[in-house]
Amino acid sequence: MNQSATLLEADGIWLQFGGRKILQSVYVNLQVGRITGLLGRNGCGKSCLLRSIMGLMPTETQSVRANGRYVAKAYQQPGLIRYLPQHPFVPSTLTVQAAFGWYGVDINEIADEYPTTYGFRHQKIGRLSGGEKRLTEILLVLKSATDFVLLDEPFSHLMPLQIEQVLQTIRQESTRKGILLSDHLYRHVLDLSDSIYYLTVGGRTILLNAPEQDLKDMGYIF
Ligand SMILES: Nc1ncnc2c1ncn2[C@@H]1O[C@H](COP(=O)(O)OP(=O)(O)OP(=O)(O)O)[C@@H](O)[C@H]1O
Repeated sequence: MNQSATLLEADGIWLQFGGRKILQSVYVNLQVGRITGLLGRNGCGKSCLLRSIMGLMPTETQSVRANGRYVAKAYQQPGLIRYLPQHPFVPSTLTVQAAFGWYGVDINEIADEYPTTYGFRHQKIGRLSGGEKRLTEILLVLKSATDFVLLDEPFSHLMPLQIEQVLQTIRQESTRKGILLSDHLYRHVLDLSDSIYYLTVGGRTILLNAPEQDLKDMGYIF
């Protein structure tokens, strides 16, 4: 896809494993300029949903559309969408700088905001600590030239200062991207997001009207 998109919709997503229904007719939409939160209990299917949107999951049915145009395998269109999975994905033999090159991002872009990561630019990814690696991967995805970004638990492994910085970067990048953010640090998700989906056990998305109260009612928080 060459034209940039402003609306990404995923609907009719059905996924089951061995007869166990994980996602049932799920609908989500993302818009450039907005941050959309995704919350739900452990094991309810949030990561499966993100992988389904990317076209990485063997769903029974699904429709992903960019500005109304059907997208078969979103992962094949990095200019449309980038995805931060829960687990490390950058080959450990690459240097930080090479990883940025792989994602088409000029590493000098992060020199001022993230001097520590910049300082590691000649280091191999496999030599970084868990938090340093996570931060590198988050920046690769967030700084990419893409319309939409899916973030699966971006705050895991990060220390509080890094979380604050990443929150700021997510905010900045959301002015020109549509971002889906899923993380159990729900306060950050609530603070950042323009709208919140809750994925129920049983695999349906609910758009929350009064997020804090709704999350209590659904037993996600006290
Ligand atoms: N390839 C697979 N085969 C069988 N079951 C799977 C597979 N992948 C995921 N599951 C199951 O699907 C369910 C949803 O998993 P998923 O990782 O999407 O949950 P989640 O909402 O992201 O959970 P958490 O908040 O704990 O990260 C889980 O019960 C998981 O065990």
